[in-house]
Amino acid sequence: MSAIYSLSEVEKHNVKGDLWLVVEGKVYNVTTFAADHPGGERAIYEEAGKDATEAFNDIGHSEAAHEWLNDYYIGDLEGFAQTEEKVVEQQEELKQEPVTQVPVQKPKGSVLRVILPAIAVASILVYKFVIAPQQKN
Ligand code: HEM
Repeated sequence: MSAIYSLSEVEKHNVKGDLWLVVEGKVYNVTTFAADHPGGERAIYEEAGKDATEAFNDIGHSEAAHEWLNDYYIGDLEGFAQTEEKVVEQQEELKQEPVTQVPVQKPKGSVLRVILPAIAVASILVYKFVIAPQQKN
């Protein structure tokens, strides 16, 4: 299990030679990193001992920057929970799209299927009772 630090504990490490900060609920000891920060050491000093999540995210740090963070991870911030916003987001993703109703299609040619046999029957009747009797005469 990783170490848990309160924010007041993190706040004690706010000097150049002992520098912690928090990003998204994780505590980082970036003492050795500050001087190498591509964005300059001042940016790191300004966030020393603080929750730097907003500052870190506002810059739009690259994927690589997020990976660099892992090297300095020392533990988790006490009482940190996922924000409600994130939980709702995840729940939304789990919801399934409603199934769209496919309209029931009428079988094609249903009218012809009735009319054609009717014409055939009518033709037979006309022949049998009208034309055939006339031919006998
Ligand atoms: C402590 C963890 C931090 C790490 C590991 C980190 C890492 C990096 C890296 C790798 C870059 C180069 C550009 C990139 O890949 O995104 C960068 C640039 C930068 N960082 Fe950070 N950073 C950290 C914290 C901060 C904080 C707290 C600030 C506060 C404002 C900050 C401000 C900047 C700025 C202004 C740049 C320059 C952006 C640019 O050149 O466009 N960084 N950082």
